[in-house]
This record gives sequence, structure tokens and C-alpha cells, in this order.
Amino acid sequence: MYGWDLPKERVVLVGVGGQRNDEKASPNAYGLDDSLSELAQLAETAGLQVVGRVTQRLRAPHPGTYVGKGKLRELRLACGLTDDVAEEDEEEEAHDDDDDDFDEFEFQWEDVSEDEDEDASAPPSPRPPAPIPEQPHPKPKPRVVDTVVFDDELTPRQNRNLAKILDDRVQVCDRTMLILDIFSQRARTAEGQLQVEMAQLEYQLPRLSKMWTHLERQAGGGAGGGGQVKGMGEKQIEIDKRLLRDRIVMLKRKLDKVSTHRAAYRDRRAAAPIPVVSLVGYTNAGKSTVLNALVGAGVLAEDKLFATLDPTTRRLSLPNGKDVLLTDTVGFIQRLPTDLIAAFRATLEEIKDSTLLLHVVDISSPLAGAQVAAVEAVLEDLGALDIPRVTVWNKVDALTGFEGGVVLGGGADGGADGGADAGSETTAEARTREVLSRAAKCGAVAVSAATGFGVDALVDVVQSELVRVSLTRVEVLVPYDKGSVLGEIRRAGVVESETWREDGTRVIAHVPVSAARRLASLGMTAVGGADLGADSDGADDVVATWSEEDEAELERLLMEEEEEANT
Ligand SMILES: Nc1nc2c(ncn2[C@@H]2O[C@H](COP(=O)(O)OP(=O)(O)OP(=O)(O)O)[C@@H](O)[C@H]2O)c(=O)[nH]1
Ligand SMILES: [Mg+2]
Repeated sequence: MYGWDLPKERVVLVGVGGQRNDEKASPNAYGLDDSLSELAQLAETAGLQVVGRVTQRLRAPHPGTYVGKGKLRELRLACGLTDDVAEEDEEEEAHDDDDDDFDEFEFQWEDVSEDEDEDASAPPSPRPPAPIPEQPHPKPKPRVVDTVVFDDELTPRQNRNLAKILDDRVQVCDRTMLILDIFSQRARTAEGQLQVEMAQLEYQLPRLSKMWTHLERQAGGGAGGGGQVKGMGEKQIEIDKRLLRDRIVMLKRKLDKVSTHRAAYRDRRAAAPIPVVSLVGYTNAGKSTVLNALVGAGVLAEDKLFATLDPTTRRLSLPNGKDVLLTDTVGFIQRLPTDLIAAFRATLEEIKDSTLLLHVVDISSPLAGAQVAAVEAVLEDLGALDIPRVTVWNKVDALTGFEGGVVLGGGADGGADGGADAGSETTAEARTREVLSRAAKCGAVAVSAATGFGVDALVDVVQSELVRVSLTRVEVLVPYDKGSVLGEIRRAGVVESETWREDGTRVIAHVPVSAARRLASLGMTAVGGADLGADSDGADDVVATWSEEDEAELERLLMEEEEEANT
């Protein structure tokens, strides 16, 4: 363990956006303040200390410098750099109308609680104190700032300009770099580490080359003897780019190997037909906590973004005695860096092979709607939107007035109130009822993974969903005097064709295995189709039997994979 007592890097956050939270077009979108708060959470997760925020209302980030000119001055002040923005940057085009784009300057020091003597022992700032800023800008106190973090992925050009504007003394970082940094701190398996490094290199490559191009142009632009410097610059770009590319090729090769192995494992797993249920959702929604509540596993759950990076699989036994594999996955976030999705594609592919997805939503978050939309966007990107999905409203205990959730409906304790009617319900009961009915309307299951509320109901839903999605194709002959059976087939399944014959209706349909069994037990003649299992146990044999040998095989495979990953 290192670094826990080192001073934290101090950062200022910068965000732009068209709308503030209070005037958002839709409650299902991240406003400027929401997004910056999330960025602050990301910064804290990465181990940084947020000391200030700068926001600007702009329809879109300034193409050259992310924020406008006036705001840059403010930012330099905030960083304790002198007021004057050096000389006009050659790449900053004339944007005379810049300052008309925004109507509001805002800088805000974070309320950082720190003891006095920490301040006293802090090294003296190497930077000159900030001059008194001109009005109407606020007057920030000079303060040491190590890094400025921008709330979007900066283009190579913005990156370069901003580094210059901050005198190359205060570091420039952006949302993507921050997420990549968290991922690299958290990746545990060899595969995860390879994937993150790959994403980081892909991110650096265009920026590196552009940076050198910039130097090269500078050198070449000078009158006279620039030639030699230019030549060196060119050579350096080539070397650096080649090194990066070589490393990327090497990483790709390694990742391909891992993914071939994974595919082989998946194939073998598919051969043992045990359904895979994957937990997906926004980061910090409570996926790992739900997994723990379902299987009692000690999976790390933390109030941190991206606590889980490497997929964890556990076995869950359903009430009907069948098992499923439950997989916890990396959380999603709005504007997930594309390089990262690409690098993690192999891991995310697992989601695509699931029989069922449990989409865990932190329903206590005011941003639940926006987070659901963000998750659905990633699922669409992965081609996983058509996998059957159960929406799980988690953290219902954290809804105001919920008070831990009173379990309703059990008639057994109904008498305790002495025949209480709905009118004399407690607030908590009313709240529970309201949450449950809202969830039901949205086709969601309300749970609190923290208190265990609703977890049994969730298990039941998982079981019945698996039954529902495990349709089997049957061809049966329904005698005319058993018309109700026809109705039942239509209700429970999907009818492919119906033909009327002398002896009854010939139906080809896809029905749940349990319904197929019932048809067989009713003495309906099965014409081909799935094996309706004359075996006597009669249970809904949704999941093929999972034997001891299968178990041992899986364990062996998992271990093999882990060992491979560690070499
Ligand atoms: N109040 C409350 N808090 C919860 C509940 N479930 C999870 N949490 C908390 O929410 C935080 C995040 O939980 P995790 O299970 O780590 O969330 P996750 O979705 O796995 O997060 P990542 O792995 O970071 O994507 C933790 O501090 C949990 O204790 C719940 O039902 N109620
Ligand atoms: Mg997790």
C-alpha cells in the first residue's frame, strides 16, 4: 500500500452545458450541475481532491479551448497563474462572438474541510500570487491547483491549447482520462489490465502525434535554422508513434488470445445448459450488493464509481431447485469513452450471451431516468437490447418516507392493527404500497439489496422469467371438445400455425416447457416438437440438470481461466 498518506492532488473541474439542472428539457438528461457532480465523484474515486469548479453556459464546448476566453482568464486565476493569458495562441481562431455565447461566469471554491496545520505544513506555492482580478469576475484566493479536469473528452487540439494556456504547469486532464485512470487503478485481472492499457494507448496515440506536429510546426516556422530541429522532431514522432503502435499490436495479440479462450469457455458453458443471468446497470446502482443479497457472496460493494471491473460469476439456486449463473459486470456511465467500450468489448460480450438481464436501477437517485437511458444506450451499442430484461428498482429503502419498507400483503399480520383499514395506514405502509404499485406499473421489481426487502420476490421473478423465456416448440392436436386448451396455448405461448382437421385443431406453437408438459399430461397427442419429457418428476424442468461433474468442470474452467489470466 502506498500513497494513502501522500497529499492528494488538487483539481479544479470545468464543465460546459446548455442547460442548468433547474431548466433541463427533460428529467431524463444530465444537466450541467449533475454532470459536474458526477465528475467530482469520479475525481474522488480516482483519489483526487476537488478544490473548485468552473462552469460556463455554452451550447457546445469551444472547439479550440473548450471554454471561452474570459473563462480561461478565470481558470488561470483559479489555478494561481497570472492574469494575462500569455500571447494569443496561434491555433485559437478569432472567435469574436465567443463571449456572446455565454451569459454567465461562475467560479466556486469547493468547501474543502482541512485542518489548519495541514495548510501550514503545505509547501509554499511556487506560483506568483494572483493579481486582483478585474471586475465583474469574482475574486478567487490564490491556491495551489495541480490539475484541471474538463467534463468531456477533449480533442487533441483543445488539449494542446489548454496545456499552453495553463503554462504547461497545471496539468490538463479530461473525463475520459479520469475514467481510464480509475479503470487502470482498479483492474485486477491480467485481462482487465490489458484492456485498460489498450484504451489508454489508443487515447494517447492521436494526441501524441498531434503534439509533435505542433512542435514541429513551431520549429519549422521560425526563420532560418529551424531545419535541424524539425528533422529531430519528425524523427521523434516516428519513434514514439512506432513504439505506441508496436505496443498496441502486442496488446491486441494478447487480448485476442484471452478472448479465444473465453469463447471456448463460453462454448463449453453453453454445452452445459445452465442459464446465465447478468446484472447490468449504471455504476453505483447496487449491482454487486444485489448479487450479494441474492447469493450471499462476498463481492466487493462500495460507494465508489466502478467498484467492480472484472466480471464475477456466482451460482444461484432457484426455489424450483434449478441453478443459474449470476454475473456481476462493470457499471455503465453516461458518455462512456468509446475506446474503453472497444477495449472492454470482450468482457461486455458476455452480457450478450446471457439468457436474462437484470437491469439494476438506483431508484433513489433523482437521475434514475437519465441513468436508465444511458444504460440502454450502451446495451443497444452492444446489441443486447433484445435479451429479455427485468428492471430492478434498487435502494427503495432510501426513498423518503419509506422507513425501511414495510412488507405488505401478508394477511397473517393483518389482525394486529385490530382491523385497520386503508385509511389508517402508516406513512411507511402507504409509501411501500405506492412504491410497489409504481414499480408494478413500470414492470419493475422493487427491492432494497441493503435491507433484503423484495429480494425473495426478485428471485421468484427471475425464476418465472426464465420459465417464460424458455419456450419450446410443440405440435399438438387439440380435440374440438377441448377448446379451452387452445385458448391456453394462445395465452401462454406464440402460435405459429393452426390447421383444422377432422379430429381437431393441429397447432404448432412455442410454449413454456411447463405448458408443454401439461399438454402431454392432458393426453394431447404431441406431434414432433420438443421432448415433452415423459419423465415422472413433472417439475418445470427449465434448467437442465446440473450435476456434480458439471460443477467440477465449471470450477476447473474458472480456475484455468484465472491462472491463464495471471500468467
Ligand atoms: N441505501 C441503500 N444503499 C445501497 C443499496 N444497495 C447498494 N447500496 C449502496 O450503494 C453503493 C454502491 O453499491 P455497489 O453494489 O457497489 O454498486 P455497483 O452497481 O456494483 O457499483 P459499481 O461496481 O461501482 O458499478 C454502496 O455503498 C452500497 O452500500 C440499497 O438497497 N439501499
Ligand atoms: Mg459493483
